[in-house]
Amino acid sequence: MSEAKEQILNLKHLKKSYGNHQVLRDISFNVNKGEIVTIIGPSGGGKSTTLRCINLLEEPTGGEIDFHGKNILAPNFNRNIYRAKVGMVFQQFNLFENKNVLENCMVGQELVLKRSKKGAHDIALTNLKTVGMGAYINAKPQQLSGGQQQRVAIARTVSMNPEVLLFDEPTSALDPEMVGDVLDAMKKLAKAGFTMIMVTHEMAFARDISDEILFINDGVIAEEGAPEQIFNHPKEKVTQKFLHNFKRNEL
Ligand SMILES: Nc1ncnc2c1ncn2[C@@H]1O[C@H](COP(=O)(O)OP(=O)(O)OP(=O)(O)O)[C@@H](O)[C@H]1O
Repeated sequence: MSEAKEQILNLKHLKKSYGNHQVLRDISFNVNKGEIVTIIGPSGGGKSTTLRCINLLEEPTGGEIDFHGKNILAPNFNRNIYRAKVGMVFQQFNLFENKNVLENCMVGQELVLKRSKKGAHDIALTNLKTVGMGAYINAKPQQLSGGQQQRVAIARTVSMNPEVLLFDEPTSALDPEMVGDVLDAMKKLAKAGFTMIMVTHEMAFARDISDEILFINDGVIAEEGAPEQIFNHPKEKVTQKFLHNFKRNEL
């Protein structure tokens, strides 16, 4: 008998417009605990906007986002509690330049979660070790490579104890030789059971770790399915064309 899956997020007919420009036309999908959902698709299709609506950096203009069955867009929903449960890693690392690696991973825990210095320190150290940055705790961001800074940013986000991790093209700003270490860190988190939604152009990686692939084009999910199906047997013409361009050099 298969175990019942715990649903964490459920997007229902999500819409987002900027003025007359409807960027998200109808996005519906759900994410269960421990699942890795990857969003792929052509530039401008609405991938980042979908993530930014999920963590409320953007206000959706229609539809519903349920978190554990409750609509986060409802007027009486406590958004601050929700925001603390959704961690996001951006393309840019945005570390505090005047703080060292360890402090970067502690400050949010102390200020927002009210953890003690000792508690925040221990959690930060554990997560920095997970992403392979345990030997750099006293370094300042400017002493680190982009890939190292991004791994610190990941450890910082994880240290906030989120229920869902969002990654918006976390390797796009990196030199190619830095990408592997960041992907390895993400893979470790996936293996540790984190629930993750990521936007990436790293197709081989997406195929390797995802449970579900969403192909977003022109504000809708044009195709979705298991990696094997999407990458090896895409049904839609738009998906086929998009993946064909990657296949030549990546897959
Ligand atoms: N703040 C904004 N104001 C107006 N238009 C916006 C804003 N943010 C995004 N857009 C537009 O929304 C569309 C979708 O953008 P989005 O960044 O979600 O695409 P994407 O699929 O993530 O693309 P890419 O792979 O290039 O990052 C684009 O046409 C973009 O110009």
